[in-house]
Amino acid sequence: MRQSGLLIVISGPSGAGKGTLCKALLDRINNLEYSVSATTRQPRNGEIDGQNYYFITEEDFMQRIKQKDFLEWAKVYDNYYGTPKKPVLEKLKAGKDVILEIDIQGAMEVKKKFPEGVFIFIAPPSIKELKMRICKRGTETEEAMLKRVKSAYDELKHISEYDYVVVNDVLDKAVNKLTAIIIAEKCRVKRNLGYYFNIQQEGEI
Ligand SMILES: Nc1nc2c(ncn2[C@@H]2O[C@H](COP(=O)(O)OP(=O)(O)O)[C@@H](O)[C@H]2O)c(=O)[nH]1
Ligand SMILES: Nc1ncnc2c1ncn2[C@@H]1O[C@H](COP(=O)(O)OP(=O)(O)O)[C@@H](O)[C@H]1O
Repeated sequence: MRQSGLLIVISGPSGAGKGTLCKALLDRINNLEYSVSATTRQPRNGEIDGQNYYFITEEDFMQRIKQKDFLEWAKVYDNYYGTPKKPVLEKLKAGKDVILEIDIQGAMEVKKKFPEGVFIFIAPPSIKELKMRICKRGTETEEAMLKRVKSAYDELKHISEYDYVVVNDVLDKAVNKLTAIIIAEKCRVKRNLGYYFNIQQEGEI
């Protein structure tokens, strides 16, 4: 009996290191797949369509909302972002673990539909460090950076709605913590009922 995969939701302020951490997890953990979101935001230098995001027009995005193509969607920092539903459901059904890197509004929508998912908040060591990381990444204008930092204060108020918080101070340590969370969650009895079923099938000696 195949168990459904684990749904992992990662949120946190811009610059906290979500993308960096997800990439490290995907390199390290087998059977883990990334859910590629659709967005109306412009691609950044080096971002690849279909890999980082599906970059689509606002018109396409609205059409896809109408068609109920998204598991969830939200407007974040003036752009629309959404999780394509079909690939996530198919992967979970096939027993793959799926990681969603989405904002808090989206995470709360997913929580209503998948309360059995694991919800992890990535926090920066400090707001000062957060600003430095966004500046260093060099992807935002001054105005966009200030918007993201301002929004970080509001986002941090929602930590209690998550199951875990990982402070991304030293990268390797944060990756270890995330790996430990995922391994522990996969060992939960409620996710391993298939094991019990198989033992029963073996019958009595
Ligand atoms: N609700 C929702 N949020 C998303 C989705 N994809 C990305 N986001 C969030 O949108 C925000 C902006 O993402 P992005 O433009 O890549 O900027 P970054 O956070 O500065 O790297 C982040 O909080 C992402 O987690 C999605 O499919 N749904
Ligand atoms: N633990 C860390 N220490 C120092 N810099 C980091 C760390 N984690 C991420 N970064 C850097 O901070 C910047 C923002 O990280 P990123 O993964 O893009 O954040 P997010 O996806 O949350 O917006 C990037 O330049 C990244 O290389």
